[in-house]
Amino acid sequence: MMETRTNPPVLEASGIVRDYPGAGGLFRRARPVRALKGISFAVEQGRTLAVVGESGCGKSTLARIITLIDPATEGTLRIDGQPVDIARETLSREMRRKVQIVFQNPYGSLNPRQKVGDMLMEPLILNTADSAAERREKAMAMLVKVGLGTEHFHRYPHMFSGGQRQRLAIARALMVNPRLLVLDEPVSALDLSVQAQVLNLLADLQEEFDLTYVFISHDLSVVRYIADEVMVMWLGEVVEYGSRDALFGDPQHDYTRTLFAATPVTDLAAIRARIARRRAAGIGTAGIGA
Ligand SMILES: Nc1ncnc2c1ncn2[C@@H]1O[C@H](COP(=O)(O)OP(=O)(O)OP(=O)(O)O)[C@@H](O)[C@H]1O
Repeated sequence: MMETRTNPPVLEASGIVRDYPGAGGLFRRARPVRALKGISFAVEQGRTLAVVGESGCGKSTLARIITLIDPATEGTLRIDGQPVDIARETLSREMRRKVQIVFQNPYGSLNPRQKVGDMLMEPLILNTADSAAERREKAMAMLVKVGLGTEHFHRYPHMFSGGQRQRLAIARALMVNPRLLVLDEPVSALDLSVQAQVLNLLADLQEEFDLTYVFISHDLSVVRYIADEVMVMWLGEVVEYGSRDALFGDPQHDYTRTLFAATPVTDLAAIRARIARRRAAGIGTAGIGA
């Protein structure tokens, strides 16, 4: 009988610890703050892992480690099966290209003095041997992919609405064909109707490019809508980790139950079903102006 082999997960974290130097006092030795206490998880290609927890649980710290901005104090991180925790200084451009991040605040993360087209083409100069014409063509195509238009190429970020700016941030992240997108509260700053449109766009792009998402959010309605798996964090530890349906249907841990009880969860399943029907009928869901 032939053995069935599965691909390694796109992202695999094992025993991730992160210490920050503590603030000592006059008579006290500074003790480090352990922001992550040994976190392990894996995300397969094309899947979305949501990371939830209250402020201070370590979500942003984890995001910075996954996106190779900060090193872990201990533990192993693998991207496409390759360990990235050793010899971090020599991390290849190729490894960095594979993981891109979209932040919560599209106002803060876009350079106000850079035209949209230049912003999109910039990563191609660093990461590819594309000609100027090819870069321009790819940037134009990406604008259309994220539900904007080629006429936006020469505009500045301030000329866009909040939802459109987040579409721009997503477009920029996708220019270098990443494997993994870390989305750090990507819709928290947006109005509810615009949130749904950006989430639909993310779902469409995930399907089209077979992208893997780590979606950081404190909003359980959004998590229920977008996640395949959910990891609940509390004070630097994972207290619950499983499929979305299991977690929302039957939360096991006291902290998860408290979190759910404290937050009203809007059932976005109806919208999800509508998207599925539109997809089945061959109607796109991304090009809704936000
Ligand atoms: N640069 C730092 N120096 C010292 N301690 C830090 C630093 N960054 C984070 N911490 C501490 O690490 C813990 C986790 O912080 P982190 O920002 O990762 O949490 P979070 O869940 O993302 O919270 P928030 O949603 O408020 O950003 C907190 O106790 C925080 O005070």
